[in-house]
Amino acid sequence: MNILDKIVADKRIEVTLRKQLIPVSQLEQSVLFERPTISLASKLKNSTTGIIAEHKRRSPSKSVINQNLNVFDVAKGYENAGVCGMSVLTDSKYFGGSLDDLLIARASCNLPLLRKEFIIDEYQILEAKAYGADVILLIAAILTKEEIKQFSEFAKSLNLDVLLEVHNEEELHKSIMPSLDMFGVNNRNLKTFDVSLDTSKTLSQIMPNEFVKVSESGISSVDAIKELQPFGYKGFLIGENFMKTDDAGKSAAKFIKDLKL
Ligand SMILES: O=P(O)(O)OC[C@@H](O)[C@@H](O)c1c[nH]c2ccccc12
Repeated sequence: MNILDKIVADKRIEVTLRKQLIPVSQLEQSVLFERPTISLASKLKNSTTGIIAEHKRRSPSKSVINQNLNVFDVAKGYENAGVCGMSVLTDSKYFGGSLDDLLIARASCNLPLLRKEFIIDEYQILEAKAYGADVILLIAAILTKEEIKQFSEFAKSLNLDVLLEVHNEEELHKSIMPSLDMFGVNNRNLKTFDVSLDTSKTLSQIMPNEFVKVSESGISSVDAIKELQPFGYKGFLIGENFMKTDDAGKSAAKFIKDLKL
């Protein structure tokens, strides 16, 4: 079994248990459920930098990245740096994140927040909303076409933006539908962890222009962004490059300053 299959198998068990602990009616009573959401897609469209900065403590590919930062400082730091949005990993077993991280990020900044999660059930979309997210991620590699349609339409009905992530042509073809806002290309193969920016370049050619294009993972230099911009990318999702430093916000600020030069 590859790592992605393992993550999804664990996630199914986790979601079954969570549903028993906190019923949907309780999620819907969260004060955050009434909060007007902020569109990441529109922010990216109007930005010249397009940085989406991630909070990520560890990952299956790198094990520990940084356990010493706190979400409050990271969120404030990213906001002060001028990023367009923040991504918060909420998977605990493989990434060391939690829904509490999302809640703390929500309380710390006014950025559009992406719930970075392996979504396999509508219940997780309700959780995203109840804990203050503005955007959800859907990963084509773990969903059928019907699920992508069902989950994206459900997210839209809650006023959440949808970022659909693909890694190859087949995933891209099955995913094109009007209920998505952004198309993300993951430069990292989630099954093997190989990283190549060429994935973004190749897939950009067959990606319909009505969606905001986001390049994800393995971006560690301003040059990489300059290389990707001509392929139509407006958003750049960066985690490790900021999180591996002592001050994620400060490194994001320096990065954005260099990008604007
Ligand atoms: O730390 P990086 O290489 O900058 O990558 C960030 C982000 O793209 C990555 O965390 C990611 C992209 N898609 C995912 C899906 C699940 C978990 C994690 C991810």
